Amino acid sequence: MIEFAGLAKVYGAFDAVKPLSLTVRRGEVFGFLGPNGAGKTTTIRMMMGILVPSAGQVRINGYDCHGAAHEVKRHVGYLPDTPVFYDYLRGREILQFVAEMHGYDRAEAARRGARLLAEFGLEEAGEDYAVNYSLGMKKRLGLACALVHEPAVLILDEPINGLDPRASREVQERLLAAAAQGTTIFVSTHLLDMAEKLCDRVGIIHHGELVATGTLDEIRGDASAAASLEDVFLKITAGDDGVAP
Ligand SMILES: Nc1ncnc2c1ncn2[C@@H]1O[C@H](COP(=O)(O)OP(=O)(O)OP(=O)(O)O)[C@@H](O)[C@H]1O
Repeated sequence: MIEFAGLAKVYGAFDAVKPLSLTVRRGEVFGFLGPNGAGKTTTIRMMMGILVPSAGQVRINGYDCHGAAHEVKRHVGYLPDTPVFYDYLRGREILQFVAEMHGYDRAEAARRGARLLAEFGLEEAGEDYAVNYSLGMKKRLGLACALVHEPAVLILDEPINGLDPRASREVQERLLAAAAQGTTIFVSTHLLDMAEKLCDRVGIIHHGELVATGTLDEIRGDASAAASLEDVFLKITAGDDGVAP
């Protein structure tokens, strides 16, 4: 379970994230939607203990993401918006390293790494340096790293942004499989198609403020009976980049 209680981030006089209160239930797939600059990455970085909140807090499975960041990482798998890997490690070695950081011994880390390389179609690339991977391969490797300790909660920042349709579908299918196993997923995106396919509930963040929350039907219903999620999104975030409903 993820509990936001007045979580906020200010940069000088600029409110990057306005006090955010929200509960994501265990086993739920929650889509955090918003246009560029809305505050999605800032929120996720506070969830991962990378950024210090200006006010409020967020707790995952009861642990404060700032005060107990180490404990939170045991429960959470995190895919950053742009996964960065050590240039001088091969795909297989990166998974081995991440698994050992989670406390598995060498043999178990190797087993988990090999299984995930196969699961993510990276078996043949396992001995290549990750710096040479395509964006799609990097995202898949990043997701494999996030899953290596079988976390109860996945936090994913734009997991399919920039992927081609095949890679995008593969990642979404893997996420659906994780959700079917009961993993709680908090996923940020501005790709509404993915939100419609994956999410039980969504929240729309705009200029740092959570302006709508609910199931897709509830969100559509708020706007008008025939509205698509895209219609609602464009209506709520109208005025950005000249976009209007
Ligand atoms: N260190 C910083 N100092 C000042 N402003 C910042 C800083 N980091 C982020 N911001 C601003 O905070 C706002 C929210 O940024 P954030 O990266 O969270 O947006 P986002 O929703 O993830 O957008 P995108 O989809 O483009 O990644 C943006 O206006 C950004 O310019």
